Amino acid sequence: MRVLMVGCGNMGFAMLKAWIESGCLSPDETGVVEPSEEGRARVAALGASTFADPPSPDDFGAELIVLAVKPQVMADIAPAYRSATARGAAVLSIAAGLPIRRYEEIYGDQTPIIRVMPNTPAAIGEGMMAYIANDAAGGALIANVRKLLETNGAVAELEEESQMDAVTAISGSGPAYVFHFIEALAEAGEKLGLSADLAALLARQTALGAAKLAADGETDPAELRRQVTSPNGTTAAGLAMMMTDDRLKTMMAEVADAARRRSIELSS
Ligand SMILES: NC(=O)C1=CN([C@@H]2O[C@H](COP(=O)(O)OP(=O)(O)OC[C@H]3O[C@@H](n4cnc5c(N)ncnc54)[C@H](OP(=O)(O)O)[C@@H]3O)[C@@H](O)[C@H]2O)C=CC1
Ligand SMILES: O=C(O)[C@@H]1CCC=N1
Repeated sequence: MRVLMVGCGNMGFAMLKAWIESGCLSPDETGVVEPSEEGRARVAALGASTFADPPSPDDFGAELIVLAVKPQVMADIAPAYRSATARGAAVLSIAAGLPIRRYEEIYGDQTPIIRVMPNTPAAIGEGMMAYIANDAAGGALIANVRKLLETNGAVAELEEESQMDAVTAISGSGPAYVFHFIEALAEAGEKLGLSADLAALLARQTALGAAKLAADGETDPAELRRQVTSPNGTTAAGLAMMMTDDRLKTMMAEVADAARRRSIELSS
């Protein structure tokens, strides 16, 4: 499948890197439109073709256009790819907020459109990729797109597009919450007198180990937590600060709701 990615910043590059490095996508069939010279250079290092401006379908015959620019500039940028969709190219968008009908307004509702919410661990095959497609997207296209997404991590098809704002708030933005937790745990270690390097190592490795224990889903995270918590021990003392009045749960609900509300705002 010939793929043209439009915008290859933090998220687009994370996805593209796994597509090419896994061998799922050949660099020969990959093009990237990216205004930044630095951005083009790192894509060229993967062996893909790069363009500063949209190539004509004769210059690069895309079968899939991947829209990976910011939602705020999508309306200005996406129409330049109408000639590609008129020749049969499908569209995959990773932009937060923007519903499929926005793309149908630009390309027509006969154009196959797939909306994906990725996250940055996609670069190392540990991402969470949630998608939904319009009626024009056929089974063969979806199967090919799923193959690409599976190189990025776990893949889930949503039942309804209305789930996408909540998905964005949880898994799209979620890595940032976890990174901030790691920052906070490391800073807490420094406040207890540890060196910055040691505190950062303890925080990173603890998050990694805990995530791996929780990852297979076989043991409930609440049970994993109980396994660490000796009666009247150190963990119980620490957790009391987090759990009294459901302090952390209340905060996470507020965090996720703020992100979901912003996703809804971006749609308009
Ligand atoms: N970052 C994340 O974790 C996630 C992001 N997303 C979505 O991914 C999309 C991209 O976000 P992100 O990667 O963070 O943003 P970035 O700003 O890192 O990437 C966007 C890229 O698009 C480039 N660009 C700007 N104008 C054009 C143009 N006319 N043609 C082609 N490329 C252009 C930008 O170049 P320049 O910098 O030179 O302007 C930049 O490299 C957004 O829609 C976001 O909602 C979804 C899930 C997670
Ligand atoms: O912050 C954002 O808007 C994007 C979407 C999800 C993660 N990053």
